[in-house]
Amino acid sequence: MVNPLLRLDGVHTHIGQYHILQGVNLTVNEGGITMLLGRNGAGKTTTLRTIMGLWKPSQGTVTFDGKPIGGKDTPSIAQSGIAYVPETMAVFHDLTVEENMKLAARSGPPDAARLEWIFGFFPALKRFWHSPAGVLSGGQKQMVAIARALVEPQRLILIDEPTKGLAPAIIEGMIGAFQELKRQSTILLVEQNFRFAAALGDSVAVVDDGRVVHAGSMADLVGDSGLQERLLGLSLDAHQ
Ligand SMILES: Nc1ncnc2c1ncn2[C@@H]1O[C@H](COP(=O)(O)OP(=O)(O)OP(=O)(O)O)[C@@H](O)[C@H]1O
Repeated sequence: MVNPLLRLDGVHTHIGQYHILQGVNLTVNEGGITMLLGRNGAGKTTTLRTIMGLWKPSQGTVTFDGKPIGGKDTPSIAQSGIAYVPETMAVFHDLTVEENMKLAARSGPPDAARLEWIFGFFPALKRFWHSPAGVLSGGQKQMVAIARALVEPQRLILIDEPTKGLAPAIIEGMIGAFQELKRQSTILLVEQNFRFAAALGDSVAVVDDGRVVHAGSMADLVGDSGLQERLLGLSLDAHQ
């Protein structure tokens, strides 16, 4: 049996008085993209933040690469090989793209070959290398945010809604970039855009009311419009 790279067992998270995650069970195997889908307010972002230690689980276990990480502080979790791209795009607007990338590289200057690899699927970064990140478009800023998480090799990358607010043509371009990216990284990606999720997902977990209510292959979900309707209140046809 394959050992999962990341595993959440019965994870509960409280935010103040609110009981948000109510026993999340989630498995992310090594390689490819696991999509985390669900309606608004289902608990997707809270799941990513709990994995990163930004919220502490009140119950349950989070295991990464065979070791418990639940309750550890965020810098140690990041150090263990998990990068996080929040929905709010962690980009410094006053710094150039180059400076943004340099700050993200913790163990020294960014590796030149790795930067060329990143430029291969985010060419805008090379074009705007010396420009302040604040002048870039929303899609380009999102590319900088993702590239910052990639500047050093990571075992797992958590990405929250990379397509949010982006024009359809930009989203199509992102699909190509992620197809390349997923060859080298394991990714857990929160998404609302079902077309994007369907094009890229290998596995899927659907969150509802603070629990994972469905887990399986993305292809199976894409092929079953009844299941989509029941779990997500949508069908792929309606979103094309
Ligand atoms: N800081 C907070 N204080 C109180 N409640 C919060 C806080 N953050 C999130 N919540 C609540 O937790 C629930 C889950 O939120 P979360 O952001 O995880 O959902 P989501 O599935 O990512 O939703 P969306 O797709 O709308 O981003 C929601 O009801 C939300 O209102």
